[in-house]
Amino acid sequence: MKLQVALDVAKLDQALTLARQTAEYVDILELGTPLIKAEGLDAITAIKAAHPDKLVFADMKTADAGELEADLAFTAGADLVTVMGAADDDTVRGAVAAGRKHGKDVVADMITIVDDRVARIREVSKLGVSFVEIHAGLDEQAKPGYTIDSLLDDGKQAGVPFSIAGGITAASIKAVQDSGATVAVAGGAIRSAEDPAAAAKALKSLIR
Ligand SMILES: O=C([C@H](O)CO)[C@H](O)[C@H](O)COP(=O)(O)O
Repeated sequence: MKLQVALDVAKLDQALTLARQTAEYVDILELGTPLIKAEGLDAITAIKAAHPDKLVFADMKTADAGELEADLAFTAGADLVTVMGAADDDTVRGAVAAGRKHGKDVVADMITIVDDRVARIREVSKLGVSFVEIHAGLDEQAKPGYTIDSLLDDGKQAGVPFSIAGGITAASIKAVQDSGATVAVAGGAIRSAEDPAAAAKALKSLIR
C-alpha cells in the first residue's frame, strides 16, 4: 500500500515545507483542494519541480468541465487528478480523456456518496478512472459518531482498485491496509503533528 500525504494548507510556502519534511516517507504528494484554490495551478508546478521523483496528486475535485480542468492540472505537472464521482458521467469521461492525452491517471473522489456507493464505484471505474478514492471529507469527519469504519467495506465489495481518505491515523492505518486499499491518504495526522516528518515516518513504518 502506498502512502499519500495531503498538503491541506492554504499557502504554497507551507505546502513546500510540509512536502520537504515528509517526502522521504511518502509515495504521493497531494495538493489539497484548498491549496489549489488559494494558490492556483502554479502550485502544482512548484511542488512537482521541488519533488520530480514523487507522484503529484492534484485534488481538483472537478464537478464540471472535466476535460478542461483535468487538462489544466496535467499541463501544470500533476500525475494524478481527481474528478468527483458524483459528477455527470460525461464530466468523468472528459477527465479520463485528458488523462489519456497526457498518459496520466484520473481518480474519482467518492466524497458525499453514501447510498449505493458500491454501484457508483463500479460505474465510474467502467468510465475509465484509474482508481476511486473512498473518502469522508473534513466536514463529515467532524460529525458526531464518525469513524473510518464507514469507509472500509465498499472497495473490496466493488472489486476495483481504491484509496481511502478520511482522517487516517496511526491507529487506523492497519485496518485501511487490511481493507485492500492500494493507497492510504493522510492529511491531518501528519499536518497537525508536532513533528510532521516523524508522523509520516511512523505511518509509513506501519505499512507492510
Ligand atoms: O481531500 C481532503 C479534504 O476533502 C480536504 O480537501 C483531505 O485531503 C483528505 O480528507 C485527507 O485528509 P485527512 O482526512 O485530514 O486525513
